[in-house]
Amino acid sequence: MRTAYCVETVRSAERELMARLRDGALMQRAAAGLGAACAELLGRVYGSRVVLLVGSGDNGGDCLYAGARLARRGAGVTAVLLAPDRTHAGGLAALRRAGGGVARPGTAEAVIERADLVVDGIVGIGGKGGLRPDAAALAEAAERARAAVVAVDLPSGVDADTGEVHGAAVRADLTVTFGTHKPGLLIDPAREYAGSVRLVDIGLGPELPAEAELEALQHADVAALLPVPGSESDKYRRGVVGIAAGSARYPGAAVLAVSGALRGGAGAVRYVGPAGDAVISRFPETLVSDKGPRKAGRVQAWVVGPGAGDDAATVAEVLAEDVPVLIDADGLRLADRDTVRARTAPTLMTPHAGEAAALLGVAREEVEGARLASVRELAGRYAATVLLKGSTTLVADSAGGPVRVNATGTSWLATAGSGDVLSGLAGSLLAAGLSAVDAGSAAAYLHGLAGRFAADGAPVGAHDVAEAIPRAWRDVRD
Ligand SMILES: NC(=O)C1=CN([C@@H]2O[C@H](COP(=O)(O)OP(=O)(O)OC[C@H]3O[C@@H](n4cnc5c(N)ncnc54)[C@H](O)[C@@H]3O)[C@@H](O)[C@H]2O)[C@@H](O)CC1
Ligand SMILES: Nc1ncnc2c1ncn2[C@@H]1O[C@H](COP(=O)(O)OP(=O)(O)O)[C@@H](O)[C@H]1O
Ligand SMILES: [K+]
Repeated sequence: MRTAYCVETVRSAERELMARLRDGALMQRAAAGLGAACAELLGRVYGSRVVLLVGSGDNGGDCLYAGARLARRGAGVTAVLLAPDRTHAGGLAALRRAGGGVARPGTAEAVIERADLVVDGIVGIGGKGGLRPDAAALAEAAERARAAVVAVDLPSGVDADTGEVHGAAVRADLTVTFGTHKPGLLIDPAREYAGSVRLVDIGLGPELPAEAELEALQHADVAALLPVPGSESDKYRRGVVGIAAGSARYPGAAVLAVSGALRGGAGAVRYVGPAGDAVISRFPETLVSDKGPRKAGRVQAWVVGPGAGDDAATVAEVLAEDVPVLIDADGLRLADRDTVRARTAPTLMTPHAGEAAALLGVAREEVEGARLASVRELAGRYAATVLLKGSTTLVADSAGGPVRVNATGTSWLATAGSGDVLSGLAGSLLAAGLSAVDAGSAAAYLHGLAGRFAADGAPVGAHDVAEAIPRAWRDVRD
């Protein structure tokens, strides 16, 4: 499991650790990791031109000490100081001792333009709001330059706790972060600014609380969650997932939801709705019922909404069932909030940003810019688990606990119907007995991986994604 902690938590862990260490020890650990990462990226350090963008806090200090290390190995290192009179004194002295220098006023742009490597130490976890104009100008100059850009702890200008970006921010090829990931490094839009992320151990681990603010599942975590039949299993014990989806107008949504559900680990898939013929002709193993959800027979979890059109009655009927329910697509619009809030069995809602925006009564861009706040707000309003889809998918539970983030996907997944496949897959995992948070995050993980396998650099249809789910499943369990 990859975990991320908010600034306040990091600060208090750092205080605990620093109390036991000699002054400056943590910064030296950070600078050593940063210097090594920069050297690796440069390949040949000797003779390279390195420019340090140095703000007035400890982030600038890390940057200066790492610059000193590179200078000792023969790099030409120049520091651009944002606030010369408030620069980290020890770091600057170390840089000078190692042979590095400071850019003359007015030469920053020209120096950056000639650099092989730019190291961004403008601001780290002490950043407040969008970058100030002088800092923003440096971020923009770094983006224009041909140099590789390494961000110290965080790309300057991104919000460490939320992943929001207000105005200009540094675009890094690599971010070297210290002690723990910060939520902003894992959530878009900030994640995109971070490039690849390397975590440097500075000994903070034991000081961090057991429960993180954000979690990203990895292969082993997903493998431990996935249901695997044993010798005592039969189709009912494995779980039956009910799909109430599709309409005369959108029969395909039903087929795609079923295609995901068949690959999700439930023992049987039951379908109710007007697209039974389309479903059965594509997937003859589906148990098709022409009665409503209540009379369809045994079901351990329902998926309702994909392609449902305006069929509010079916949504209401499903929500009245005392089993886990996943609500997607049209179902999100048709579900009554108080009914959802009153449910005692788990509810998992799976909006994309546009659907979430409609439920929250805000613009889509607002949700895309503030994913973490949006998913938490929706979960609270509906007293449910909410999975917010997108380039980074977030899963939040109204009961609190770590928010899960998933980034296994690929932008090729932005194709009609791929969300229907996800809803079937997640519903199947719910039927197999996973909690709403686990079902949602494991499904997003598999779905993203399946999308990667299916696409492999070329456009795909949603059915290709469904067909690649078994490969993703095997990859995870290998
Ligand atoms: N305390 C320690 O021993 C350690 C600190 N670490 C480093 O220290 C950093 C935190 O240092 P600080 O607490 O000094 O804070 P930062 O250096 O992150 O930022 C504070 C400085 O940035 C300026 N600033 C804030 N918002 C700004 C904005 N929007 N535009 C422009 N400038 C802005 C402030 O005026 C202040 O001078 C971490 O990110 C990490 O890089 C690491 O070395 C680990 C150990
Ligand atoms: N840029 C992207 N990068 C990664 N995954 C994406 C991206 N855009 C969309 N996705 C994923 O693709 C799926 C699309 O779902 P959705 O928007 O509901 O599509 P539809 O309604 O057509 O089924 C979601 O799982 C979402 O997370
Ligand atoms: K930085």
